[in-house]
Amino acid sequence: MLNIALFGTSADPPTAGHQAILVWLSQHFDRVAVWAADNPFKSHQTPLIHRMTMLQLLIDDINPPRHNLHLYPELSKPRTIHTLEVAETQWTDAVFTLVVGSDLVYQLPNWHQSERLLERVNLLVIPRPGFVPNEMALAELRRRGARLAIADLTGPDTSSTAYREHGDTDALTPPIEAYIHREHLYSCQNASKEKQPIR
Ligand SMILES: Nc1ncnc2c1ncn2[C@@H]1O[C@H](COP(=O)(O)OP(=O)(O)OP(=O)(O)O)[C@@H](O)[C@H]1O
Ligand SMILES: O=C(O)c1ccc[n+]([C@@H]2O[C@H](COP(=O)([O-])O)[C@@H](O)[C@H]2O)c1
Repeated sequence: MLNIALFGTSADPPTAGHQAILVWLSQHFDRVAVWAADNPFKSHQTPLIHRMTMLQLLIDDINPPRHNLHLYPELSKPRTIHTLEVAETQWTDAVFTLVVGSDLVYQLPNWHQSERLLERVNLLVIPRPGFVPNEMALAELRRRGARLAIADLTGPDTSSTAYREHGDTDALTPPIEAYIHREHLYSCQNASKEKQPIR
């Protein structure tokens, strides 16, 4: 049986935090399947094609390359239960682990068919600075059938919002920053340019 980590992200834009998680997952699973998706709870996202391209750039930038880590555009579904259905037809002899950051622990019970989803995957929670997984929220997930583990990795203190809303380029890796500039994505890139001293 293959142990496959399933990691979906809005990737709006993908950050150094996503990259650190991907590296860690590649060291702990036989295969890591990654995709960018439209999140049904979020609006005004950058076109998916750009988010998918940036996610591929983020993966390509990992050194040394991880041969068990790939982007699977066919897994891109707004609802993760539908992603799982595709994964189950693609890999018939696999155990799936859904990977989420600790900020999503509270939201997961509201996902589409969450109990059906939690029945069919293991759940791995990555602690995120500022989002200590609360025992009550974890207990609620277990009550709904989750087989849950907490990763011994804490994601870096970065987020896509920190870039989108505050132009925090520390959240980005250089290839993603270059892509954003080239494609004229995100209004904050103009704000961060305006902060440059005039020569
Ligand atoms: N720094 C991080 N540490 C731990 N988990 C993270 C981190 N960044 C993202 N994640 C997790 O990765 C998945 C995809 O995250 P997402 O693409 O929404 O990034 P985000 O930074 O939370 O974006 P946004 O700020 O737009 O909400 C989610 O499960 C999220 O919890
Ligand atoms: O299945 C759902 O109902 C559902 C609700 C919200 C988010 N998701 C998925 O969760 C993943 C992470 O989303 P995000 O925006 O936190 O990166 C992404 O693959 C989304 O499609 C899934």
